[in-house]
Amino acid sequence: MSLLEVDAIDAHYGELRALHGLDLRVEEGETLAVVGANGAGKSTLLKAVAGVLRPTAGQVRFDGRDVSAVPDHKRVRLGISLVPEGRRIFRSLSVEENLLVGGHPGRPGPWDLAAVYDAFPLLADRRARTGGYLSGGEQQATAIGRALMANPRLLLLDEVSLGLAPVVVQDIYRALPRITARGTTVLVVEQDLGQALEVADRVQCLLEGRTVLEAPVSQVDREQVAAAYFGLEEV
Ligand SMILES: Nc1ncnc2c1ncn2[C@@H]1O[C@H](COP(=O)(O)OP(=O)(O)OP(=O)(O)O)[C@@H](O)[C@H]1O
Repeated sequence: MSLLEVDAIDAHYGELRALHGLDLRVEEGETLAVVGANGAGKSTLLKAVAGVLRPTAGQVRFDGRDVSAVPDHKRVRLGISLVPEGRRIFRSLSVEENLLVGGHPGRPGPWDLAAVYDAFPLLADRRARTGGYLSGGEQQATAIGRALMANPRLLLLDEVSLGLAPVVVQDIYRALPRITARGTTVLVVEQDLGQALEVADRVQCLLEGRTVLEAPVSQVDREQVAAAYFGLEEV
């Protein structure tokens, strides 16, 4: 049994069908990267897993349990935490206050303030700084740290690189091995192919709401993934 099993989900926005019978598996301990161009359905998929959006068909199972009808705040308590696109932190709270909000109400597990500062040393120096005065990278690290404070078994990261300078993106992704080392499984959605292939064990590529490629990163090269990404050939 996989930690996360997504079976044949459809998602709609009104008449628009954003996901077409999509399947996905995430094994405990692995990092899966879901890649795809703008509008491929990546964020919709993450929202369906987090419970922010209700699929119109199919099933989401977490740790063997059908969570399709479980609302998002209850999924957090089961161990699914989403870092949404756009780094939505509390701008009037300090870094540390933001983190503490994430830890309430707490699930038991390896994540606490010290563990987050260990994963993101840049936050330790900024712990008293107000959210609104942080750089984009610091805000992103705070958003991820806040999600970790809930002690997720599965951390969902949506486009953490969006709008950040490459060097800052590298800083953020450098924390990923420290996150998985504590036993947290990661599902990352990423438009930046290079970054995704660098951090993930497995990659799943979406095109117009369907999977066009799924493979261990060690068994594909960048050109194959890029071809699938742009829909250039049948893979
Ligand atoms: N709130 C919404 N209302 C209507 N259509 C939406 C909404 N959100 C997404 N869509 C549409 O659903 C499809 C999938 O969008 P989604 O955001 O999941 O793609 P994505 O792969 O995450 O792309 P991006 O990288 O641009 O976020 C697109 O056609 C998009 O325009």
